[in-house]
Order: sequence, then C-alpha cells, then structure tokens
Amino acid sequence: MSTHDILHRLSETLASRRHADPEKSYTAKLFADGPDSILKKIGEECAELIMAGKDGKRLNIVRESTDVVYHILVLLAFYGLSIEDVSQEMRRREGISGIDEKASRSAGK
Ligand SMILES: N=c1c2ncn([C@@H]3O[C@H](COP(=O)(O)OP(=O)(O)OP(=O)(O)O)[C@@H](O)[C@H]3O)c2ncn1[C@@H]1O[C@H](COP(=O)(O)O)[C@@H](O)[C@H]1O
Repeated sequence: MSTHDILHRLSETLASRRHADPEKSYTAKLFADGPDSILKKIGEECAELIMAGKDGKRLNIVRESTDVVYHILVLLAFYGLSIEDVSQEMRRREGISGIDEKASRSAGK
C-alpha cells in the first residue's frame, strides 16, 4: 500500500468517527471534547517529537512523528478537511523553492 493510500484510508476512517461512540473510539472522544482538546494533543505530541529529535533515536522519531500526523489528520477531519486538501496545497507548492518564495514576499513589502 502506498503512503498516499494509507493516509487516504486513515482520513476516511477518521471522518467516519464523527458520530461514533467516544467510549469506543479515541478519535470520537477527541471530536466530542472539541477543537481545543485536539489542539492540546497536537501541542503535546509536537513537544514529544521535539524531545525525540533531540535524543536522535530514529524509532522514537518515527513513532512521535506518526502521533503528530494522526492528530493533525484528526484536526483536519474535525473541520471537514482531509489529507487530500493538504496534498493539493503541496502540489501547488511543488517546484517553488522556499528561498524564492520568501524573497518574493520580501520584495512585496
Ligand atoms: N493512528 C492512530 C493513532 N495514533 C495515536 N493514537 C492514539 O493517540 C493517543 C496518543 O496520546 P498519548 O500518547 O498522549 O497517550 P495517552 O497518554 O494514553 O493519551 P491521553 O490520556 O493524554 O489523551 C493514544 O491513545 C494513541 O492510541 C491513535 N489512535 C488511532 N489511530 C488510527 O485511527 C483509527 C481510528 O481509531 P479510533 O478512533 O480509536 O477507532 C485507528 O484504527 C488507527 O488507524
């Protein structure tokens, strides 16, 4: 299964949890608790990723990155968005160097 397929399938699963039982689905619990609880988890998971990155342990970096991605996908699903929307934005940016893009912003100031 490709990276895109697994992200797409997970996005669909998360969207399907909108009306699921919060006692049976962690995603449904996050939805029920509201956006602040999702944002809090993203903050916590990012902090854990930073610590993993500082330690330089590759497996932990992968695991913490996965937690961050999952919680970002939950936030997207909460707002009716999905990995497809992120993918579309990535495609729009493809080939535009961050250095060039930043320079074009400074030129407009
Ligand atoms: N990929 C994930 C995934 N990654 C992380 N998590 C959960 O995210 C939580 C991470 O929080 P922590 O590490 O802080 O763990 P914790 O201390 O137990 O959590 P808190 O008490 O702080 O809330 C854990 O409960 C993890 O199990 C995930 N939960 C679900 N998924 C995917 O989402 C699908 C739907 O899940 P449910 O909604 O639970 O059915 C699953 O089939 C998976 O594919």
